[in-house]
Parts: sequence; structure tokens; C-alpha cells
Amino acid sequence: MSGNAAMNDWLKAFNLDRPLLIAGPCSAETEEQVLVTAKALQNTDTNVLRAGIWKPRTRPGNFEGVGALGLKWLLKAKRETGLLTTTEVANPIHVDLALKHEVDILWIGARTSVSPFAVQEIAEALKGTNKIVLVKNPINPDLSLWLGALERFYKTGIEQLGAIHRGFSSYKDSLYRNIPEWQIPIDLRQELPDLPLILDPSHIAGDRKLIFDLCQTALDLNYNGLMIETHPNPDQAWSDAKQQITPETLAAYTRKLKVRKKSSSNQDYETSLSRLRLQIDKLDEQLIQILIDRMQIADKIGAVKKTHNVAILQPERWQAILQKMINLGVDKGLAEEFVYRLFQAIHQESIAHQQKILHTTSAKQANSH
Ligand SMILES: C=C(O[C@@H]1C=C(C(=O)O)C=C[C@H]1O)C(=O)O
Repeated sequence: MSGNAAMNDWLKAFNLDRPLLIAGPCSAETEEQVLVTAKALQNTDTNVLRAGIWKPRTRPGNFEGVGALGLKWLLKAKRETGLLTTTEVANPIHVDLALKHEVDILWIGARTSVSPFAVQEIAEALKGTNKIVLVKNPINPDLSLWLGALERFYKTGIEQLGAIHRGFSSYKDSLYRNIPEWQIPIDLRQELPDLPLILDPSHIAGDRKLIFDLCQTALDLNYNGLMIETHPNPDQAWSDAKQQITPETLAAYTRKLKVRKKSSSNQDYETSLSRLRLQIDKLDEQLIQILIDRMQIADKIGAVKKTHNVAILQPERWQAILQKMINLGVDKGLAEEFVYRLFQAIHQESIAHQQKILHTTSAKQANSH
């Protein structure tokens, strides 16, 4: 699957010099709402009209979509505006109905891409068609599951693919509804460099105030497209009201967003960058050496603990180090989350080193008895 440049032929066919823009309401609510939105989106850079027809909700009792009826409105909007259409499909019945209503692009939701059974069924239902399928990241931060879902389509002959980054569930409180974990789509791109990557800032944000900055970050990371929930009257939306924006706001955002080049051959750029990268390389080597030195001391601490039969984990000491480092880092402009994760990783490695000392010694002793 990797190395297949044909994967993004569908995107090239749009012939765009800016990211693909998919916009439209979270859910199709009424015929009028779909048509009014589609017409307003004609005054923006939108290429594809989105609308949820079947809405998977975390808990029952919320609006779950208008169902197949909405597909007729989507088709009407497509005929009247010339916009392509896209909707979420979660089972073979949805696929069948979407195909009958000439939906151009299908997307697989985050709650479906977690399930290999469901993905396989949808892929089988699409076999022999040349549909474009966009796969949202699974709700849990699991790159293999995301890749697996894409591979299931590819192996079934659905080669016009794309990935949508919509953020990941987290049990911790966060600014975001779904935390971005930018490193995961970056790793996905490393695996599949030709796969178009689209940001869904609406589901990451959960709040329209955060949408612009998320879009700019995506463009800073060379994403190929944006999928933004857009509603003529966001506060009155039947689902996800807080994260939708008006078509006018969308147009203002796209005017302001800066599309970044992949690279530059400018002499100043190249000289400055290679000078600064030399400094980074030197610091990275020092960082590794400092970590090696730190782990050697952890080994010695492990040996002392072994002699005195003391547990490896020392919660008070660990908490004190963590707090001190967070204070120091945050004071100098580092993000608390970053310092926390960095020291969590260091602590884990330190424990692993000490385990090796304690376990090896005890195994040797056991063997000699
Ligand atoms: C190294 C020790 O063992 C563990 C690892 C720590 C570390 O790497 O800083 C801190 C506390 C312990 O949980 C220690 O007890 O100091």
C-alpha cells in the first residue's frame, strides 16, 4: 500500500493550489437548511458539501440524523450548486443508499474505524466501485488501527483514499473536545506519504473559537485539506452547535489562512536553516548523552536498592522531581504537558533500567542455588 502515488490521484484531479475544502452542516436537518447552506458555500472556496445523515451519538436520546431522506436533499443540493457531496457511512445499508443517491465521497467515522469487522463489511459493500473513501482516525490514539482500516479498503480494491484527523478521546480534562495528538497523523504520513491528509478541526475543537488556529496548524504541517462544520445558524443546530461556524466565517477564515510551501530554495533560508540545524544536532547529541549518564546513575541506585531490598518506585521522590521540573520548564516557556510527558518517559526508562539490575541479580542468585 505504501509507495502508491495513485492514492492521491483523486485529489490531483481537483487541480487546486490550496487545500481541499469540505464544508457543510454536522447534520442534515431539513431540505431548506441543506440547500441554504450549499448555496451560501458557493461564495466560499468549498469544493465538497458535507452533511451527516446518520449520526452516531455517544449516548442515546440525542438527535441521531434524519436518515435516508437527507440523501435526497444532498443530491438536490449537488444538482443545484455543482458541489460534490460527502457523508458518513457506518454499514453496508448506508453504503447502498449513499451510492444510489450519487454521494461522491464517503467517510468512515471514528467510532467505525475502531472496528475491523465493520470496516471490512463496508469495504466489501464498496467492492468494484471507484468511490473515494476518507477514513477518520479511530477514537483511541492507535496508529495501527487507523492504518488497518485504510489497508482493508485498499486490499478490497478501493484505492482512492484519504485520512481525516479528528482528534482522540482522552479521560483527562483538555482545552479540546478530542485531543489532537499531532504526532499520530505525522507518523501516518511517514508510513503513507502519498495519502491525502485532511483536518477536521470541528471535532477536535468542540468549540468554534479554536477552529481557526487548528486550521492554521494543519497548513503549517502541510495537510492537504480541511473539513469544517458549517451551518447557516450554528447556535440553532440540532447537533454539535458549539463547534459549527457560518459560511461567512468560513470565507473569512480561508482568506486569512496561510498556505505554506513544502520548502524553499532561497539562499538566506537555506543558510539560516543549515546553521540552526547544526546547533540542534549538537544539542540532540548532548541530550542523549545526558540521558545515558542519568540512566547509569539509575543503575547504581538500582544496585543499592537491591542490596537493601527496597522497592524501585519511590512516589514522593518522583512527585518532587516532576513538580520541580514542571515549574522550571513552564517558567521558561515549555508546555506543562510536554514536561510531564518527557519526565514520565524518563521515569519509565529509569524504572526499566533498575528492573534489569534487580531481576538479573536475583535470577543469577536463583540459578546458583
Ligand atoms: C531513581 C530512583 O528510582 C525511581 C526513579 C526515579 C528517577 O528516575 O528519578 C525517581 C524515583 C523512583 O521512582 C530513585 O529512587 O531515586
